[in-house]
Order: sequence, then structure tokens, then C-alpha cells
Amino acid sequence: MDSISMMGNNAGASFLPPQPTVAILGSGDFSKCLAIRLLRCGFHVVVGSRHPKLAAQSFPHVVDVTHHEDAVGKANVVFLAIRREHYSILWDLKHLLEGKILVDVSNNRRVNQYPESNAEYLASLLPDSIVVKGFNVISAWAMQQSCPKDASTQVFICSDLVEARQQIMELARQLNFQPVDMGTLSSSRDIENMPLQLFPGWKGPVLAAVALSIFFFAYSFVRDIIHPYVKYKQSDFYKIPIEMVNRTLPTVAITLLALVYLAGQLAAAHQLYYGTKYRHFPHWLEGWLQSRKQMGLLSFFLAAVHVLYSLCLPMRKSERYLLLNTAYQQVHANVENAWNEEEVWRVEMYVSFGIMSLGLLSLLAITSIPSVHSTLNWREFSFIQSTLGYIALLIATLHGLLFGWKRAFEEEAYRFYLPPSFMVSLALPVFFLKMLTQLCKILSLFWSCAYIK
Ligand SMILES: NC(=O)C1=CN([C@@H]2O[C@H](COP(=O)(O)OP(=O)(O)OC[C@H]3O[C@@H](n4cnc5c(N)ncnc54)[C@H](OP(=O)(O)O)[C@@H]3O)[C@@H](O)[C@H]2O)C=CC1
Ligand SMILES: [Cu+2]
Repeated sequence: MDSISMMGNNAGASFLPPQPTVAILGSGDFSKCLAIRLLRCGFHVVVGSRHPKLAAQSFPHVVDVTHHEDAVGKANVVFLAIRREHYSILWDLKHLLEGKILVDVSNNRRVNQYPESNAEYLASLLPDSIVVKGFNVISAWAMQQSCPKDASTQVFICSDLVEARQQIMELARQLNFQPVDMGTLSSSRDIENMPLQLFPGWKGPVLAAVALSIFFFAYSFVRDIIHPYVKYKQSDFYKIPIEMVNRTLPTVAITLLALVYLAGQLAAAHQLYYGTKYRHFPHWLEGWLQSRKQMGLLSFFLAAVHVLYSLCLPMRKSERYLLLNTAYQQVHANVENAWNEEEVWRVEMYVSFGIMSLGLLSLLAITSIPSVHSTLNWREFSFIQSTLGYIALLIATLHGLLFGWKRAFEEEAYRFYLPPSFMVSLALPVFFLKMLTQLCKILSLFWSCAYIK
């Protein structure tokens, strides 16, 4: 099929004229903003309305606001800026819309609100017109900005006719959008669901982080506050806002990071067990693998907040009182030098490991940004995300172990309950599994070589 010109039939040319005409049906918010954008980018705009005189007041005077029939007759590309519920008015325009490109920009109120997408419904209403889905992910506000810095400029476009799809993609480029080819009209349902989704892919990881936080917080609360209170009538409730939170944050961060790598290990174990990489993973593992990026980013976020909390620890009044009390007790006991070599080394190493693991986590987070990711080849990306990721997990685990190690031996509460560092030891089975799967891979390689021989 020849490419469809932008001008109406009366223009009579098949190439782009100096001021191509685009028609918009409907005179609501979207129509107004689209008209402004089209005008700025050098198009002539004709708007079709049920009440042209009234509607004309809200458009710049260069816009031709007229009746539906008239507007449709003047352009070959017609944007439908009316809601799906009102598509029935198009019945009367059926003969005028024959062979024209209809751009469906509509959205729904709920995900999968209708059995078929709006664009497919439109195509079934007007089988002689060419339906293209697109621009629905751009809000009216973003549409009227000439170059919005704080809104996405990607538009997803699909149509069963390749020429029409390409023509609307070119139009999108001329309007300073970045078109994404989504193939045939069957993708329109996904495109229509896009603006309705709230952080898809984050639900599972956020739920996991919340559940782990509640668990670890409750555990620390029982161990560090309830236990001393019940046993010694010692009131440590002041620890709730900062210390308890600051113990929960790193524990959840390390556990989430361990979960990221555990998924990969389970996938490797699955492949080794079935002796093939072509067998589908179970549904739950597939979902887990797909949410690794989100879990990693959550882990980084929690670790960063943990660092902020830790830096603020000496600011607290409680810390100053405790320091004064310790100093007074030492004076009282006539201790001149409180230096404890072992303690000094433990804390130096503990802080150093903490800083190193945050540095590595930052690297993992930065390289997960698509624009940075795209500058790396596969080997570089997997070196950072896998090798450096395991090192980050190892160092973070050492950081946790150094924190809990002393207490585990010295404080009674820690003998009854596990210190957080041993709780975070989900990292340890991950390392164990990693070594096991590596060993199995080497052995299976060895066996297959021996078999071939
Ligand atoms: N607003 C936004 O930010 C976005 C909107 N969209 C989509 O764009 C389309 C238009 O949205 P929006 O402009 O906000 O909607 P509005 O409700 O503001 O306007 C829709 C227009 O449809 C026409 N209309 C209203 N009722 C009827 C009817 N009974 N029969 C025929 N035509 C009618 C009116 O034009 P007239 O009176 O001139 O005939 C009206 O101005 C929708 O499908 C929406 O999903 C997509 C992305 C973003
Ligand atoms: Cu820490």
C-alpha cells in the first residue's frame, strides 16, 4: 500500500506538504494540548466538535474548529480525542473515515476494563479505516510542554498496517517524542494498561522487604528491649526510634541482597538437576529472577539509610550520657587508659567493611540504570552484577558478623537470642550453594568430556 499522505483528499499530494494537516475529533483537554503541540511543530490543525462555535473559544485562532464531517474530510490522519464510550458517533462518519489513519489515544479507568482493547474495538467498528494505537501514555500536561524535562517522552505505537505505524512513528518524532514500535494492534491492550500500572515489578520485592523488616524489628525488639526489661527491669525503650530501626535496616538489606543471588543459584541448580538450560523455570522462580533488580535496589536504599542512621548515632543525647557515665566509672575505678586493642581492631574493620560494601552496592545500583547498562557489554555487566555483587555480599556479611561477634560472646541476651549478624547469615547458604553449583558445573563438564572420549 502506498504511504498515506497527511493532507486531506483535497490536497491531492502523496508526499508531505509544507504544512501537513492533522484532524482531531473532540475538543477536551487532550485535544487542546495535542493541537498546541502540533501547531508548534508546524502542522495545520483541524478540530472536529459537536459544538464548533463553543469549542473554538478554547483553541488558538489558527486552529480550524469545525463539525466532525468537515474535519475528517480535511485530513488523512485523524486523532480520536474522545472516550471509548463515545466511539458510537463514528458510525455516522464511517464512509468518510474509509482508508484514513485513526489514531486511538484513549485510556481506561481500570486494567483490562473491557474484553478487547479500545483500539481493537475501534478497528472492529470501522474495518475500512486503519487504526493506530499511540500517545495514550502522554498526559495532556506533558503534551502541551514543548520539551518536558520531567516527563517521559516515549510513546508506544502499534498497528496492523506497517506503513501506517511507521507514518505515525515519524509524526511522533516530528512532535519531539521517542516512538517505540510495538508491532501489531494486538499489543494495544498492553499499551492501554501502561498508564494504569503502579510500579509494576516492585510489588513482590517491596512486600518481601516489608515482611523482613517487620520480622527483624520484632525480633530485635524482643531481644534488646523486652528481654532486659522482663529480666532486670531495665528500661531501654529509648532505643526504639534509632537503634532498633538501625539494626533492622542492614539486616533486611543483606537478606535482600542474599535473596538476589539465591535466585540465581536456585536457577543454576534447576538447570544442573534437569541437565538442560532449555527447560522452563517454575513460575515462582521466574518471578523471583525477574525481581532481582528491584530487590538489589531496595537493598542499596536500605543500606544507604543505615549509613545515615549510623552517622547520626553520636548526635544522640543518650550516647553522650552513656559516654559520660562510662568515663565517670573509669575515673572512679582509677582506670587511666581505656584502650582495648581487640575492640579497636574489630570496630576499624567493621566500619571499613561497611564502607566497602556500600561502595560496591552503589556500583551495582548505578550499573542497573538503563543508560549506564547500555554502555557495558554483557561480560562487563555480568562481572559487575555477579562477581562484584558476590564480593559485596561477602563484605557486607563480614561487616554484620564483626558487629555481632563480640556481643554474641559477651552479652547474655545474645546467648539466648541470635545476634543480627547470625540472622543475616542467609548469605552463608548462598555462598555454599554458589560453590556447590560451581563444583557441579565443573564435574558435569568433566563427565561430559569423559563420555565424549
Ligand atoms: N487528559 C489526558 O491527560 C489524557 C487523555 N487521554 C485520552 O484522550 C481522550 C480524550 O481525553 P480528554 O480530552 O481528557 O477527555 P474530555 O472528557 O476532556 O474530552 C473528550 C471530548 O469528547 C467529546 N465528547 C464528550 N461527550 C461526548 C459524547 N457523548 N459524544 C461525542 N463526543 C463527546 C467532547 O468534545 P466536543 O464537545 O467538542 O464534541 C469532549 O471534549 C480519552 O480517550 C482519554 O482517555 C489519553 C492520555 C492522556
Ligand atoms: Cu552496618
